[in-house]
Amino acid sequence: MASILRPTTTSLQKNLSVPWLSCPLPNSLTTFTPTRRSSSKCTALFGEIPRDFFQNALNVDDSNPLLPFLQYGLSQFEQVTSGLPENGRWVILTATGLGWIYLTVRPGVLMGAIDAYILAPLQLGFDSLIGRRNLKMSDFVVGERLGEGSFGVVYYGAIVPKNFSVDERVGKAKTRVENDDRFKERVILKKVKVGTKGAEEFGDYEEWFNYRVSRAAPQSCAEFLGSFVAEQTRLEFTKGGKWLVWKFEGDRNLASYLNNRNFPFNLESIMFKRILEGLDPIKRSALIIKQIMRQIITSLKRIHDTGIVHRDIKPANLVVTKKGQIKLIDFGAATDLRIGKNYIPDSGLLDPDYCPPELFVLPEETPTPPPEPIAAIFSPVLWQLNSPDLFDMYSAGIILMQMAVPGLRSTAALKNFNSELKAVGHDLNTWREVTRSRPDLRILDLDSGRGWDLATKLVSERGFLRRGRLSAAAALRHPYFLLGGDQAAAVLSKLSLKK
Ligand SMILES: Nc1ncnc2c1ncn2[C@@H]1O[C@H](COP(=O)(O)OP(=O)(O)OP(=O)(O)O)[C@@H](O)[C@H]1O
Repeated sequence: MASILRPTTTSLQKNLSVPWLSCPLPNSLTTFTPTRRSSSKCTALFGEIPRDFFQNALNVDDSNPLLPFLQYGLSQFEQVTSGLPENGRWVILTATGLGWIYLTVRPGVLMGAIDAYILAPLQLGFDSLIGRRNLKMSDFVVGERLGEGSFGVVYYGAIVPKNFSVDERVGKAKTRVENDDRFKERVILKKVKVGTKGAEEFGDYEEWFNYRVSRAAPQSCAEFLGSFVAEQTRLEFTKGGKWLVWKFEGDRNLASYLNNRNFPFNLESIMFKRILEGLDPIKRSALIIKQIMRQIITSLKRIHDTGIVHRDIKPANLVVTKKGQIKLIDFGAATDLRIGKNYIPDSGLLDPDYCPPELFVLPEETPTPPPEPIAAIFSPVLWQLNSPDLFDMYSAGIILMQMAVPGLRSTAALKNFNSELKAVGHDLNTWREVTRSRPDLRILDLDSGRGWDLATKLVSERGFLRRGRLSAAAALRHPYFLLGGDQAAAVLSKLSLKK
């Protein structure tokens, strides 16, 4: 409320200097005082109520991309309703406000429409201009195989340098791109399996989601370079087979760091660019783990804000970049609940070690989604009733437990933990009392047990109305993250790098 009454220059005023939005500011916006407001009758709607009242009421902060639309809407509204009686204005204003809330509440129908009808075509046009949508198999060399999932095989690779001869490119054997200085631009290539049931569809979804997240949360995911279809069968290529390509983001994922005996210290200088001196090992570990969790949950918040649930959050799907950023990968199982994309009611593609007890993002009885625009209209209701984002938050909680409790880091220990958890109804406090594994919980118990409290609020059954687990936004407001020394250390590391 205080900010409504404050007679300061608001961000709205600053933004009104944008030419296409410019409209005269009522005097009351700059000379407004509580006394004037309480004594004057509201005869000219925007003459008496400062515009940041609407900005606050509708929860549109300065960084919100919808702010210009709100500003424009308000100025248009003033013009259109200038001849109407006061009551009529209020009715129209209330209806418009409710409509606005509906369109902007999660998962964001309005932003979804802007994304689908404006941003996606723009991205397509831009990518086509710079040649990203015309990738060919001859643009890449394929190196060592990195891993294999149910629907795809992942390889190291590189973009073929301009001066590279065709003979070399079509070489007799696989090139070791990892250690070859000629290849400056390294990539990750995923070959969608040919002839495996469901693989083609899976590849199409993964491609769609990568374009979608590259618009919605580019900082949080590996940079997607596009796809191509192999024109001939040669080496790893099979004619007609689809390949997806990403920028190479880093040598290792969180799982490989976690499996190392030196975890979390093996990430210390990557995350903070230095050793955190003057702290005992438990406090150092706690700061590193907190910084990792902060990044994971911030990325989850970004994708959840746009209606996407990843559904396969686990250490192997978190790549650690050289700069210490943690990026989400593998969107093949993701679902976009704004439009019902990749949502099949009774199907879950899950890793049992990280999957929440409810197994599905939405109740099984939720029907197959209708066509996309209709699904979008119903999505706010579906989201508010079911909080599907809490699915990923459970997985994040399991990752926190694994990082903070050394005894839970191995696959066998994690399986045992999961079966113990199941036996106690996924209640971490009960697990702590009954487990025979004698877990070392010192990291979580620091600072009056803030870490433990956060873990209990992530690793839990869903409660009343399918809530009861913290969302990403709520988790970031949890005391565990407030006044986080990890942030101070991260900022210091950036400052010292800039020197
Ligand atoms: N952009 C990238 N940069 C660096 N490494 C990557 C990148 N993308 C994937 N990787 C590495 O490749 C591994 C496999 O990738 P991904 O999970 O997408 O494949 P997958 O076939 O779906 O595997 P799975 O089904 O086992 O999850 C990751 O664990 C990661 O280590």
